[in-house]
Amino acid sequence: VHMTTNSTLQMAEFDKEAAKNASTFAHDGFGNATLKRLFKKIVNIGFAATNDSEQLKAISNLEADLTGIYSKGKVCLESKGCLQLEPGLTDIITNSRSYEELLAVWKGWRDASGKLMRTKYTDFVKAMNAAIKFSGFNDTGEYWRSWYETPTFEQDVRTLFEELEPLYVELHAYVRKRLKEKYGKDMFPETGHIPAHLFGNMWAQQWSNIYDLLVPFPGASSVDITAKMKEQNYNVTHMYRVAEDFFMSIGMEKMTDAFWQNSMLVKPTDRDVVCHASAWDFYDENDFRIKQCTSVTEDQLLTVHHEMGHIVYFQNYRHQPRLFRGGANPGFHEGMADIVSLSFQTPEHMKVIGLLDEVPQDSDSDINFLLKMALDKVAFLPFGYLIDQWRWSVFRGDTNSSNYNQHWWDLRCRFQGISSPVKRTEEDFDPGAKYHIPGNTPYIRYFVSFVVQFQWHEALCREAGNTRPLHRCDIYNNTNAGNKLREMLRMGSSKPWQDAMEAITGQRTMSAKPLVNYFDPLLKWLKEQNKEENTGWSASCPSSIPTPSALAAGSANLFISITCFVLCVFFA
Ligand SMILES: C[C@H](N[C@H](C(=O)O)[C@@H]1CCCN1C(=O)[C@@H](N)CC(=O)O)C(=O)N1CCC[C@H]1C(=O)O
Ligand SMILES: [Zn+2]
Repeated sequence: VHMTTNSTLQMAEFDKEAAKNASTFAHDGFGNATLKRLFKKIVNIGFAATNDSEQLKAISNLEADLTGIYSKGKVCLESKGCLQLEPGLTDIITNSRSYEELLAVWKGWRDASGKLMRTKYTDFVKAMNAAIKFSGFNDTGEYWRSWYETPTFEQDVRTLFEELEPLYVELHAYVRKRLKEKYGKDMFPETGHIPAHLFGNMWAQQWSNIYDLLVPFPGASSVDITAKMKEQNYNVTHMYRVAEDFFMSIGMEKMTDAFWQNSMLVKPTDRDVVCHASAWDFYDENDFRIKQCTSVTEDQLLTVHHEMGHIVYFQNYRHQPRLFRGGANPGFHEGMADIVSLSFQTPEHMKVIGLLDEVPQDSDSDINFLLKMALDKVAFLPFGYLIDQWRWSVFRGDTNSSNYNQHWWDLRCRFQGISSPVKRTEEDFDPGAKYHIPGNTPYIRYFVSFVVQFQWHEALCREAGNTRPLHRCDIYNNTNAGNKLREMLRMGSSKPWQDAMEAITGQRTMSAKPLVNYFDPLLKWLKEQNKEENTGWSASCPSSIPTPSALAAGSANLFISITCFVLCVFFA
């Protein structure tokens, strides 16, 4: 770690002081997450190596400005008034099946968020790169990758992505076919890309919200958790109690009183807050919080489990010295956040908690379930991979304000096989429309998480004596699995992540195999479905953009009115 002994002590001293302050700071409406994050970076010395406090303040202020823009963004639609990202725009993106309405919300959000951040983000990158030099790193991306303590890290994640791409290509081809049936194939570019606003998600990062358009076997059973939750009058508190119950069933501690007192679990009505869900450790071994504008949906119930997974990790390493209270690497923290969702979502578990009446055993229902899981876990892989490909290239200087958006869409078209439904220029700044760019949270951690969580699920299910197929395993109530997981969690970042991985799986490397094995039955079915399809897409973005009839009619009317105007003026 890049620090000498005495600076470690100074840092630890400063940091202990800072941690105490953090909780006072946090009391003013949980506001200054920026400062908290800075403390986290200070732990890793990071930007704090600069003795120029002006630089640190500039970084903190720019991040606050950027997240401020994100939290205030809103889109005004004549049909629905002015809506913020959560819950208004998210509800439309999730539920609307109108190409035009989805397009208005998709474009509107980008105009109200990313587009306003471009200049500040350029300054932000410059300030971070200048500060990080004092830590001996060439750029911020190199500092962020250093947390993985693996010299071949960039190549390792590239290799994992390439191993997983064939599975993604098959899923993409099936989804494209079904969306063409829904929206008409003339709305899709010849290049094989899918317009980015049709996936039930503002960033096309996970697609389970459009599962109803994609059901493989409509006659067989599939689980609509949102409907069941509403039917059973789920409220927000109950969602957190259900998640807490899962963690306690495998032997984890309950949430602390401070958690229930200090968390912000619903959107406040009196002020703008960053609604993007998050989990926070105040490093006093008791004050752990979730900040989430929780609503009663399946998506949100999974996010509750995700955020609480972070809290359980915080709790399990709270005995560690301050500098070791972190994930074995950031991908491990995200993997822990997601791991129980692999059990929680199974039909078996849905029956245990009363959200499903009968556990289906037929193979059609199995494919239905596996497709729904793939819409979250496989669809995500290229997205999780490409965000920091873009950011690392910005930090390196290969991408700058003259080609921010160009490079962003090059990556989106190349890796995700999706394209923009409207023309994009360097007036736009689409990366800024995704929280983690203004929020300055590195993203490759989620790609790492989606790989390692399947390695852990396979190992924990073996430990639990599971005899079902991996995708139907539920570790609920199994303290053997819980004990194995806790062995890793308690390490925090006190050991290299390879030791932590070995504690659970016996291996010391990341591997895509457990994820591929989990989805193997689905891959066979997808290949069958895609026999007539040209799977894949061209590496570069489509040059022309199909416009919906309404929009096309609009531009025709525009053309006529301009012509009349010119003729009238000319002959007047
Ligand atoms: C919804 C979730 N919110 C993040 C998370 O929980 O990771 C928040 C915001 C950024 C970091 N963060 C934290 O809470 C950290 N303090 C946790 C920690 O490291 O201590 C999120 O952003 N997710 C979930 C899946 C994919 C991704 C997305 O939605 O794109
Ligand atoms: Zn997380």
